[in-house]
Amino acid sequence: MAAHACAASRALQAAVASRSFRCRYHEAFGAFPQDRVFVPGVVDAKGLLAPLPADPRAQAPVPSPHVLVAPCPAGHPLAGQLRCTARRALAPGFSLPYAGELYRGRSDHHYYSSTYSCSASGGMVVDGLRYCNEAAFVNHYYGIADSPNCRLAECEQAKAAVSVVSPIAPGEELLVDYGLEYCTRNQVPHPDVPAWARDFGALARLTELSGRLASLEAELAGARRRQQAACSSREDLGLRWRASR
Ligand SMILES: C[S@@+](CC[C@H](N)C(=O)[O-])C[C@H]1O[C@@H](n2cnc3c(N)ncnc32)[C@H](O)[C@@H]1O
Repeated sequence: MAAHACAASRALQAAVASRSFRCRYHEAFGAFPQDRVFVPGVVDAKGLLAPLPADPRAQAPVPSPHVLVAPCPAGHPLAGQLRCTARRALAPGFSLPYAGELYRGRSDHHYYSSTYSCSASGGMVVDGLRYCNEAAFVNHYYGIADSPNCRLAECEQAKAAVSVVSPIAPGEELLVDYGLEYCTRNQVPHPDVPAWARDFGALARLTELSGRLASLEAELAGARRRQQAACSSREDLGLRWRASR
């Protein structure tokens, strides 16, 4: 039985890695990226902290009775993308676990995604890029509402969670403040990003230019060193030539 579950986990991992995985959440509920595995809690792709789930193609995923993943409607600033809405009234204090792959922290930085990763308790990170639940589709409030109705919270049991801070009506979108660091890194507008830095195109060009400037400076320094070395060997040669006469 355990060996069978292990083989199923490996088959699932291989299907996810090859992008051949098709999620049944999409068939059942209408909106969920088809190549993502729906999981209700954290999983660990390396098998270090938590086991991978059974293949959800064999066992259909059970969505949250509290929230739903839905397309952003026409006229929404993020139309064409997904969002997370309430299925029922949610009161402050309600917490939705942020499910995904669990990474130990900064040392695993190169493994997890920039857009779907969320800081978790104990310095860990939960990434919803390949394995996630509805929480991965909670958008950043700015440009959508005046203030967030939820916040990202550390949570011992689920490692990370979306926690409701003001009452949410059925059908209403859950929104958090992604924070300055996330927004700057992913070019998402944030009210605390200074006006000059909100031109992300200009910022990207500036970053590229300063990179090119740094490599030109390095090249110039190398050329100077080579020139100095050539000068001193010429001086050496001159001294030796004079000494030999
Ligand atoms: C965790 S995902 C949220 C779900 C996303 N809407 C989707 O369909 O997958 C985060 C990404 O959504 C987009 N996003 C979320 N909130 C936004 C906002 N207020 N303004 C602009 N982009 C936003 C950004 O591309 C961001 O990197």
